[in-house]
Amino acid sequence: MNTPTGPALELDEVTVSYGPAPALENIGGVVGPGEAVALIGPNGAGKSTLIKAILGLVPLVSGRITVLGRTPAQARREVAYVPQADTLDPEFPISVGQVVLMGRYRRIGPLRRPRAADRRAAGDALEQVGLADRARHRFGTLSGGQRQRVLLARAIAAEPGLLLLDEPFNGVDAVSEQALLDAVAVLKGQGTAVVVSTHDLALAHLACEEVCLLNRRQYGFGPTRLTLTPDRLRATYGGHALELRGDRVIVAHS
Ligand SMILES: Nc1ncnc2c1ncn2[C@@H]1O[C@H](COP(=O)(O)OP(=O)(O)OP(=O)(O)O)[C@@H](O)[C@H]1O
Repeated sequence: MNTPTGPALELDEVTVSYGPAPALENIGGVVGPGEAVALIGPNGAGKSTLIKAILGLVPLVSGRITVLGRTPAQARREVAYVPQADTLDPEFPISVGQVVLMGRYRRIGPLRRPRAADRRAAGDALEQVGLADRARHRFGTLSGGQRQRVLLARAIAAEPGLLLLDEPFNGVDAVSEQALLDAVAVLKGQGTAVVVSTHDLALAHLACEEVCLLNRRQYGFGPTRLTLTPDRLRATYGGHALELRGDRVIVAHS
């Protein structure tokens, strides 16, 4: 990975529309190398839309997104994306090792064969998520949480400057959750910036320096402790119920 000198991600008054009404309006914030930001908001808030916009998959109506100093399209090779595990077909006949090796394809280039260094990077990534012994297993035979870890290993193997995670802890057990958190911490230590969309506010407290509160528009973007307040969360979730543990909001029901 080329260590970026400037911000990993800059959102400048980002507005996205699928129809007459915007799905996201005037979203702004900065994420530095090695930092993580949690995108928090109810169903339909626009979290996945923002991730797609950062990937350059949906056009902006106005505003600008800068990824590692470039446009999303220019930076695409440096960005890894881990989709929600349940969006993948578990019947797909491919081994765990092959899934992880796919993370190297953008570096290998079209029609070239993986080299020893690529296989080593894939093996190391699988080890980082605690599944080195599963390399030859069929991807579809793993549990949902393990599949999510394999997809994270694929992203790690890509050595990204920016990692995008869409609801990584949905349906994931405590062991897989810890393995995911550990792997994300290692990536951050290597300078990778992380954007994670989540309903899990404990995750935001544990793993993210910053949060972005979204519900079509932005209800806060800043340091987690200062931004993830009950008042702001209530505003973001339209006054819906919040569960508090100590001074921390653990669940916001949408
Ligand atoms: N391809 C699309 N075409 C039209 N509308 C869309 C499209 N994708 C999303 N939307 C709409 O944009 C809004 C934001 O959706 P998005 O999936 O980004 O929300 P989200 O915060 O990720 O929700 P969830 O937590 O349920 O995954 C919703 O109203 C949704 O219906």
